[in-house]
Amino acid sequence: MKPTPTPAPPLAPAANKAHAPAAIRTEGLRKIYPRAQGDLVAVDGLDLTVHQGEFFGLLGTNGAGKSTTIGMLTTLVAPSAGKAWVAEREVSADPVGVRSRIGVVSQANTLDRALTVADNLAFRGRYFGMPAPAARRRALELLEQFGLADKAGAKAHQLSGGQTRRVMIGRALMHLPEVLFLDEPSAGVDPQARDDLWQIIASLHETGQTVVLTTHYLDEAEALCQRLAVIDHGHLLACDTPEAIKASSGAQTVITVHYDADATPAADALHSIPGGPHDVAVDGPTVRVRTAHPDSVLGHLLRIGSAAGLTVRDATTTPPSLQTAFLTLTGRDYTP
Ligand SMILES: Nc1ncnc2c1ncn2[C@@H]1O[C@H](COP(=O)(O)OP(=O)(O)OP(=O)(O)O)[C@@H](O)[C@H]1O
Repeated sequence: MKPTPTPAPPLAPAANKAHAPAAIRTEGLRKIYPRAQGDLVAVDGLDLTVHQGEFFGLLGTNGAGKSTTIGMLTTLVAPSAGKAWVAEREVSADPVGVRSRIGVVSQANTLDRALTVADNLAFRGRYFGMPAPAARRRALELLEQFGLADKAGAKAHQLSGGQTRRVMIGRALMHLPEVLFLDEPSAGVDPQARDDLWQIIASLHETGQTVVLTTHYLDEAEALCQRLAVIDHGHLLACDTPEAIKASSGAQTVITVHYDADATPAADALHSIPGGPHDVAVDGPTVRVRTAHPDSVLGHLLRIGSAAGLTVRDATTTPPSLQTAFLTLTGRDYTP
């Protein structure tokens, strides 16, 4: 007997899209991989809501648990505990229903190398019940949309890495999925191909497509995603807009001043200012300060340096970034 889908629980309010229904919801989602040297908790009690039409990112370093999370949401990995609803179907109770409503682009090239590009797409349409002419029409439309019309008759193995990703995205969209999952879409592609992919993915979102993307690239997360879940060792560290994550994690501006001689007198003088910054590092003629008050600190550094007989050679201000937010959240540098 076919299992009855469990209805999705009520939607929790969120910072944006507060009134849109949930495209994805997880409750205590957990994955443990048994290992001889001790079980590995790859995802540890994830509670997430992604709204319809949202562009949502899972950001984390290699091994953080992003692919495992996507695997559970796309029915490829069985959760050890917790529940997930995707397109209003409970993943464990109705995996077939979920699969028919999602598109998935994995990290690996899963195109059929022996088929033409157009057939790769059209066969996917046929699999989902589209009549042959409609499947071919949609395949050609998608290839046109993604700038690949001239590749329709090429064999899949003749494509570059960036073209392969674009065709895989097109194939995942053949059946008009409610949610599109992209696992590290730009990993391993050259910068120009990455720009093209970003444009395509952003344009999909503009048409209202719900997109969930995993990435270990901070700039990709910031450029594309409306909201981010920052994951580390299977734990959810933060879930908000990139701007809010930077602000709430207390990520600070870094000011770097290069003098013409040893910067120690300037750093000492800065320390002696009441209420002045504490996070001051000196490296020869360079002083680096992390602060929430960059304008006043920079002014101090210029005045103090001049009073100490130092000439400023160069000064830079690095605003709060996801990089500095990750450092604040985890206490260690972000090394993808
Ligand atoms: N099938 C598996 N069996 C055992 N351990 C696994 C399996 N799949 C993943 N892991 C481990 O689970 C942890 C999370 O892996 P996962 O692939 O989800 O991370 P990720 O954030 O997607 O990283 P990447 O970007 O490198 O894919 C890692 O320590 C990984 O080695």
